[in-house]
Amino acid sequence: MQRNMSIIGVPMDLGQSRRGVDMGPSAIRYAGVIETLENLKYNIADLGDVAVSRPDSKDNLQEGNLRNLKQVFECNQTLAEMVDEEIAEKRFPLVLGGDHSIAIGTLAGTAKHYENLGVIWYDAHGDLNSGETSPSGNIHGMPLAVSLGIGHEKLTNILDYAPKVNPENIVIVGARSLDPGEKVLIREQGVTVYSMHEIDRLGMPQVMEESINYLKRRTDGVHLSLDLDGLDPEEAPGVGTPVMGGLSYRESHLAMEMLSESDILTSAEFVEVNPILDDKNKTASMAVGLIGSLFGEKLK
Ligand SMILES: NC(=[NH2+])NCCC[C@H](N)C(=O)O
Ligand SMILES: [Mn+2]
Ligand SMILES: [Mn+2]
Repeated sequence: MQRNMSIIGVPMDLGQSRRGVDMGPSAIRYAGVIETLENLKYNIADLGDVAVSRPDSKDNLQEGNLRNLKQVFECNQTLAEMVDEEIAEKRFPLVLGGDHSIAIGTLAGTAKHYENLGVIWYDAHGDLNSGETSPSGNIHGMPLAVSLGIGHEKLTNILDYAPKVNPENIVIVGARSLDPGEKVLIREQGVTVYSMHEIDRLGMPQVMEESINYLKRRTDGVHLSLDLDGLDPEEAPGVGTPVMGGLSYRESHLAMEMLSESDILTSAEFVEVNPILDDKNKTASMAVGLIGSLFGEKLK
């Protein structure tokens, strides 16, 4: 793995309706992310936070059932340009959210650099909605669809190309809350999903082994997009859209360790930490623990 790493904070909370996830990057920094990575001998450049503009009004559903479209677009445009530049300079981008709408910008900046980018989407949700299928109008429920070229053109066309990702290069891990439109898309497009059902049946070791081997065969780079709500809310309470019956702390560490050993990752993001809903920064600390395992921390 690339030893030079750039950290980009994205204090975005406009892709959903609960405030507080904009404080995620600070909470993850306070929990010691830089120190953890420096101890693992990475050269870290903390690029600070991307600017996020304020919403126009409180309930801001804009054209096509999209909340805060303009602000979410602008922030993702900037993020995409930054990620693009870091990868061009051979630095590993580690993006800290913020709500999951920021994956739109991360993927736009990343996918440019690969013929066949793979994506591991570690999440309770599929985030495969569009304005038409979304029950909420929240753009954080849409980024994976946007990366497939499905959704508002302003979002799908960031950095002037679409789609960003081939659906067959996507593996979702931890899903347990999928909307009807998302299930249709998964079937039609051939997205691989390890829902909690498969994880319970096969166990995390097999799920990760299969995912890693599958992506290794067909991709030339892999992005990890980890939504903390993939974990069980008993263990990671500081998230805006908790869903019970999630992945444990231990399963998640194992997944990160297996990814680390496989050495397939070329970029990563950790999203949806909401300090207001958290319990003494527990969820942010969990994110830092997972980041440690992902980048090579060993128990012995
Ligand atoms: N990144 C997330 N936490 N997404 C939650 C999405 C929830 C729901 N599927 C929606 O579209 O509104
Ligand atoms: Mn989620
Ligand atoms: Mn998500």
